[in-house]
Amino acid sequence: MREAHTVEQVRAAEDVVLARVPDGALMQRAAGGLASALADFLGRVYGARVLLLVGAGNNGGDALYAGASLARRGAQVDAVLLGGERTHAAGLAAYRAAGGQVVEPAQVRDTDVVVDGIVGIGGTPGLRAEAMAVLDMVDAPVVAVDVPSGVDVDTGETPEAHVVADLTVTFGTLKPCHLIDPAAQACGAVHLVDLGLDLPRADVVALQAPEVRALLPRPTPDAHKYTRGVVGLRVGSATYPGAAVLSALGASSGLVGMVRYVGSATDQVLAVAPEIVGAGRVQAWVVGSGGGDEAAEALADAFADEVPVLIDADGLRHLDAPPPVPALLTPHAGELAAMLDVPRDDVETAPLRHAREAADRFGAAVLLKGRRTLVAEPGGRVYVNTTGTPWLATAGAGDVLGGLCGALMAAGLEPVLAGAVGSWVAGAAASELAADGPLTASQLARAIPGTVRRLLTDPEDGPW
Ligand SMILES: NC(=O)C1=CN([C@@H]2O[C@H](COP(=O)(O)OP(=O)(O)OC[C@H]3O[C@@H](n4cnc5c(N)ncnc54)[C@H](O)[C@@H]3O)[C@@H](O)[C@H]2O)[C@@H](O)CC1
Ligand SMILES: Nc1ncnc2c1ncn2[C@@H]1O[C@H](COP(=O)(O)OP(=O)(O)O)[C@@H](O)[C@H]1O
Ligand SMILES: [K+]
Repeated sequence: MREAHTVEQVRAAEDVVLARVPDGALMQRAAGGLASALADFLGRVYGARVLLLVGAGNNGGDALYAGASLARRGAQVDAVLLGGERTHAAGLAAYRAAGGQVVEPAQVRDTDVVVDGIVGIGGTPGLRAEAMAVLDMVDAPVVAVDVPSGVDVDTGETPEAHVVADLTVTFGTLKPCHLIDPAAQACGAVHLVDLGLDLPRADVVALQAPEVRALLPRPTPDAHKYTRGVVGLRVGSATYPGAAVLSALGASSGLVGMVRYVGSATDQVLAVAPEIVGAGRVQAWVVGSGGGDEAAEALADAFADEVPVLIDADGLRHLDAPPPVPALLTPHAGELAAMLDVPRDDVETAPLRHAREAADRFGAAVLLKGRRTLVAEPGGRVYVNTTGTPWLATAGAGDVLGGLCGALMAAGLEPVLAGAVGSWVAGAAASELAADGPLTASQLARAIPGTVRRLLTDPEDGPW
C-alpha cells in the first residue's frame, strides 16, 4: 500500500531522526537520492546541463547538494538563487566547492533539465513572480524536489501558479499532493527516496496489487452460490435500459455467487447475461444507475431490505438524508456538486475536501469518480485509485463500476473497501484492455474476469 502523510506527520517523524543522526545527515540522504534520480532521468551525467532553481529553505538545500554531486561528476550545473541571502548556506558552500555556478536570471542558458528546488513541504501555494519568470525562460523537462513548488501539499489543490514537473523525487513518504488531483497531475512520475522515517498510520492511501489481491473475495473449497453472496440490481429504466445491462455485466464478473435483477429492463439484461435471476434475498443492492424516475422507488425498496446499498447516479438525487443502511455513494464530480449544492468547479478543484465532506454529511462511504477516483469513509481514511487510463472516460463505465462494487459488497467487503477494490480492478482492466486506445463500457465489463484471474495468479506482473 502506498501511504501519503501530511506535512505535520512528516515533520514529526523527521524530528525524531534529526535528533539521533549527525547534523545534515538526513539532507545528505535526500540529496543523494535526488542526484541518483536526476542521473537516471538524464541518462548521463558527464557533460549534461542542469539548471537549479533554489529557494530559501531546505528544499533549495537538497537541490544544491544534489547539484554539487552532479557537478563533481562532470555536469555543467547553474543555479538561480531565488531566496537571496537566505539560501541554505552549507548547501551553497558545497555547491560552489564542487564547481557549481551561480547565475542571475538574465544569464540562464539552454539546459537539459530544470531542478525545482523552490519550495518543498514548507511552501504555501503559489509561485513568486521571479520564479515564474525564470520558469518561462527555459524549455526543458522539470524534476521537482519533494513536491512541485506552488501546490498545496496536504490537500492536492492547486489554487495558484505552480510548477508542472515530469518527475517528482520525494523523500521519506508520499504526501497527499502526490496522489490526489489536481496536484498529482503536476507531479509527473513520482520517485520515493527512503529516509528510514518511522511514520504513523496515514489517512490518504493507495492500494497496490498485493493488497487488492488479498482483499478480493474468492470461493472457499466448500462454497456454494449463497455463501459467496448475492447482489441485487435495481438499476436502469425504460429510458436507460443500457445502464441495467452494463451494471449487470459489471456485477457478473464472477466475484459473487449470484446476481438478481429487478426492474424494467429484464429482457435486455437476460439477453446478455442469462445467469441473472429475478427478485429474492440479497446481501447488497445496487440502485440508481440509469434509474431515471424509477430510482426513487428503487431506493426505498432497497432500504427496506436492510442490507448494504450502493447508490449511483439518479439514486443520489433522491438522497436528502444519511442512508439508513451501510452505503457506498458513487457520484462523479457533477453529481457530488448537486449533492452538496456547490458548483461543479468547486468539486473538481478540491476533490479531497468535497469527498470527505460528503462522507461526513451522508454518514456513508463516498466514491468520487475521476482520473484519480477517491473513496472516503466518514471521518476516516481516503483511498486514492491510481489504476486506469483516460480512455475510461466513456459513457457507461460508471454503470459497470457500480455493478462490480455492489458485487464486492454482497461478497462481504465493507462499502469503502468495495469501492477501493472495485475502482482498482476496473482501472486495471481498462489499462489491460486499452492503455493507449479506445474502449467501450461493455468491453470493460467483459475484461474484468481476465484481469482478476491475472491478479490472482501473478500480482507483480500486470500492466497496473
Ligand atoms: N527536515 C529535514 O531535515 C529535511 C528536509 N528536507 C527538505 O526540506 C524541505 C522543507 O524545507 P523547509 O522547511 O526549509 O521549507 P521549504 O524549503 O519548503 O520552504 C520554506 C521557505 O520558502 C519560503 N516560501 C514559502 N512559500 C513560498 C512560496 N510560495 N514562494 C516562495 N517562497 C516561499 C518560506 O518563507 C521559507 O523561507 C522538504 O520539502 C525537503 O525538500 C529533506 O532534505 C529531507 C530532510
Ligand atoms: N480522465 C480520466 N482518467 C481515468 N479514468 C477516468 C477519467 N474520467 C473518468 N474516469 C473513470 O471513468 C468512469 C466514468 O464513470 P461515470 O462518469 O459515472 O460514467 P457513466 O455515468 O457514463 O457511466 C469512472 O470510473 C471514472 O473514474
Ligand atoms: K520543489
